[in-house]
Amino acid sequence: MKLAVFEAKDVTKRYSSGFVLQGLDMTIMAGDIYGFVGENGAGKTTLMKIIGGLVQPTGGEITLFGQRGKKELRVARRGVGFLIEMPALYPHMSAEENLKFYCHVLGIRNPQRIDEVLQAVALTDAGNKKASDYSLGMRQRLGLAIALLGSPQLLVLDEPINGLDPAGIVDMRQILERLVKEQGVTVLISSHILSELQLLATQYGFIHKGRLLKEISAADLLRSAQTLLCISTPNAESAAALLKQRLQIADITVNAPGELRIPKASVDLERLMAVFLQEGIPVEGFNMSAPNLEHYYMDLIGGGER
Ligand SMILES: Nc1ncnc2c1ncn2[C@@H]1O[C@H](COP(=O)(O)OP(=O)(O)OP(=O)(O)O)[C@@H](O)[C@H]1O
Repeated sequence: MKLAVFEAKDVTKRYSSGFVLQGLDMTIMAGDIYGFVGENGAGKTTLMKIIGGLVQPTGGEITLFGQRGKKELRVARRGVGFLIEMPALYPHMSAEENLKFYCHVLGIRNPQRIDEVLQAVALTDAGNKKASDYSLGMRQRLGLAIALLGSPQLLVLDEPINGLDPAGIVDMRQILERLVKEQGVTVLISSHILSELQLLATQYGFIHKGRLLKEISAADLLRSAQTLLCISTPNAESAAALLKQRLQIADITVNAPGELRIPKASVDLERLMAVFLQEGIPVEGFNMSAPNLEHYYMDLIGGGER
């Protein structure tokens, strides 16, 4: 049976400027890669900082590895590795020296650990290189190595692929997949790159304006998301209004300027084409989009209304 690694119950965070988290409930099960999805300012980093004890919630309760008291949480946090924002690195020192420094800070006495984490993030060959000579992708991997030093059971990663080039993104994905598979690590990861998150996550939590709207497994998301017809037409707004009226379907949306989206299941394709021809609506492009995370998310938060 899977165990909950982290639980949030009715968690609230309020600053003088207002609520950042409002009655948030969330559960991360062992072995999952939990994709944390939400708009800028939704509250993702705040929740991650609450897990790390860097921010105190105004209300509610969190449980980490089954522990919930203040003292117990402090001990439980030793089982969590964090990569929140850019890791603080000494640029003139090598990766190994940076790791040595963090071993000292964290009280890790096993010198083997440095080689192990460098290997885990595929930096063994660059261990002697100065951090200032690292690419952004390498710096993020070194940040991940630091987060791994304490052999965590849970990794909390705040936008670890932000700003990375395509190769850097693939490297990070493969490293995380290996950590989960070979070391049984559970991962909480936020990212705005939904197409990439979809390749990685086994579970999702959608946060919007400080509230957790939904948690769903990757498999259930794919089952419940719809196949969409995406049609490019110059005057999408008026075409949508016309099609709604003619076909009696409410569920036609303008996804982007010049693009209509229609759930495939809601329309007879032949009839749809006939209406396009009869009304003289120009079609500049047509494709069928498989169910995906981005569409699911946009539907969940109500299309463009953010
Ligand atoms: N110390 C603080 N004092 C006041 N407001 C804060 C503080 N820290 C964060 N906030 C506000 O809380 C809200 C949520 O911020 P948070 O960083 O958690 O969002 P996020 O979902 O991680 O966004 P992003 O995707 O942009 O990183 C924002 O409106 C932010 O301005």
